[in-house]
Amino acid sequence: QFPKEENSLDRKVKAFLEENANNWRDMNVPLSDGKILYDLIIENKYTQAVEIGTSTGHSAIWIAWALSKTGGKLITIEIDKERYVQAKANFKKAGVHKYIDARLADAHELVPQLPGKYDFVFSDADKFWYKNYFIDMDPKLKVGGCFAAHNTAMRVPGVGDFLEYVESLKNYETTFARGSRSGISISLKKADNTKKN
Ligand SMILES: C[S@@+](CC[C@H](N)C(=O)[O-])C[C@H]1O[C@@H](n2cnc3c(N)ncnc32)[C@H](O)[C@@H]1O
Repeated sequence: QFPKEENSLDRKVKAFLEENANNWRDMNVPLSDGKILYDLIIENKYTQAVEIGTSTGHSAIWIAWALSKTGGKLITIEIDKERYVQAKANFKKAGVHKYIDARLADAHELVPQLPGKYDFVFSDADKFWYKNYFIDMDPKLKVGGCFAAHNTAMRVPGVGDFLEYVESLKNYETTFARGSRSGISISLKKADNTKKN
């Protein structure tokens, strides 16, 4: 399940994740989904990542761990102060804090203001806003980058609209990660907006 350890950071992150494997209580992704995100970043050599919905930091730790290998950095956004504080403490304990810029903010406001460009987005906050997050991130997403969204297997308001929208776009190819019970959609940007052509 865990990536091969190559250095002292790997040992530190792995030890933290193993020790806390059963302690995630704040809507965090399961460990197997964390590994899916890790692999996605490593395989595509992504370096400029944004996460919407930090909670206490499980997925961010996996993402940052991968970015420690690709030479990248993550901006992660959380609206709840307690979870944000806990996440920051977890990033330190796991040893990945220097790869993470954690923001306490309402993503509805911050996402449109992000300066861009990015090549990896993980959307895991309020599902009813997924389509809006996508529309706001699209111009900031590089060709070759991807917008991944969590819980796409959930029948909750917003997820269906989001999927219908991304699947209708000709310049994106949307697939679903194999092995995720919650569902992770992966929308790969193949070209810039083709509407004008
Ligand atoms: C499913 S949890 C994220 C789990 C996290 N990705 C992990 O695996 O550890 C969703 C989080 O999004 C946050 N959230 C909801 N609406 C938000 C908003 N408008 N802006 C920022 N964060 C938001 C919630 O407070 C919650 O902590």
